[in-house]
Amino acid sequence: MIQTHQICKSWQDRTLFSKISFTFEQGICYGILGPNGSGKTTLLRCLSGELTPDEGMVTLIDKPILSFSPRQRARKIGVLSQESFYDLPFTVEEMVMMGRYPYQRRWPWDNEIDYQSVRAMMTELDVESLAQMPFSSLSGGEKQRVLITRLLVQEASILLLDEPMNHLDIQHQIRFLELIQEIRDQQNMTIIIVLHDLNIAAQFCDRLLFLADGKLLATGTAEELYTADLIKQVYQVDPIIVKHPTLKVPQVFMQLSQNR
Ligand SMILES: Nc1ncnc2c1ncn2[C@@H]1O[C@H](COP(=O)(O)OP(=O)(O)OP(=O)(O)O)[C@@H](O)[C@H]1O
Repeated sequence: MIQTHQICKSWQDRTLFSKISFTFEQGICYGILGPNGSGKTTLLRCLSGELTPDEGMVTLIDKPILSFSPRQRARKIGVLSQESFYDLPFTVEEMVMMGRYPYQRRWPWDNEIDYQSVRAMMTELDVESLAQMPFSSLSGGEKQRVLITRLLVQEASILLLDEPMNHLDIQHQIRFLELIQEIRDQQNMTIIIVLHDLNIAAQFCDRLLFLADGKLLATGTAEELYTADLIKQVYQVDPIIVKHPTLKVPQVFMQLSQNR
């Protein structure tokens, strides 16, 4: 369980969000939604302990997040950030092996359990054929799949995912979402995922949080939140909201202005 207690964060003179109190329960998948610049990534970075709120506190299992060492945090919280596209001189396999760092204490660093975990997850994410290639030579989508593989071998019980499907084609988007869902169900993981796609969020997440206007504007299920009024308030657009033909969750469509 990870909790925010009245957290506030500003950047330069602008308040990104203030007084956010929320409990992220174990085993639930949360989607964080909101317009560009509303503070979604900043909230995620506060949850991981990478940023400290200006006011308030984040706790993990009722203890301040910063009371955990980086290695302890990494065993509990896995992060896939948007800024992971650095070009370090490592092979794909070496990049994935870095995900095992929280479990490696003495030389030789990598043991058979680490290799088994790395190989199994590379097969699952369809990156085993890239194993010996330099990470820097991959396409954007391939890099993203390698970084997702690295995240999953970390075996954290809370995943913080910042727009994880950027760069993925639709086949790999669906494989990724199904894999995360399967692992979540097996391991009772908490998933907190920043998304721009309201339709994927409605299908994938149990609960949604809308960040807008410097606050946590609304929380609930897609059924509760996807109203024309709220979508217009958050994004200043007039949506068309329908039910998904088979899943029956609300889906949001946009239409371009006809007056062009
Ligand atoms: N460390 C930082 N350096 C530069 N700008 C920052 C920093 N932290 C926050 N900001 C600013 O805070 C605002 C919110 O950024 P953040 O990335 O949290 O928003 P977001 O909701 O994730 O946006 P997007 O949907 O565009 O990814 C932006 O205007 C950003 O420029």
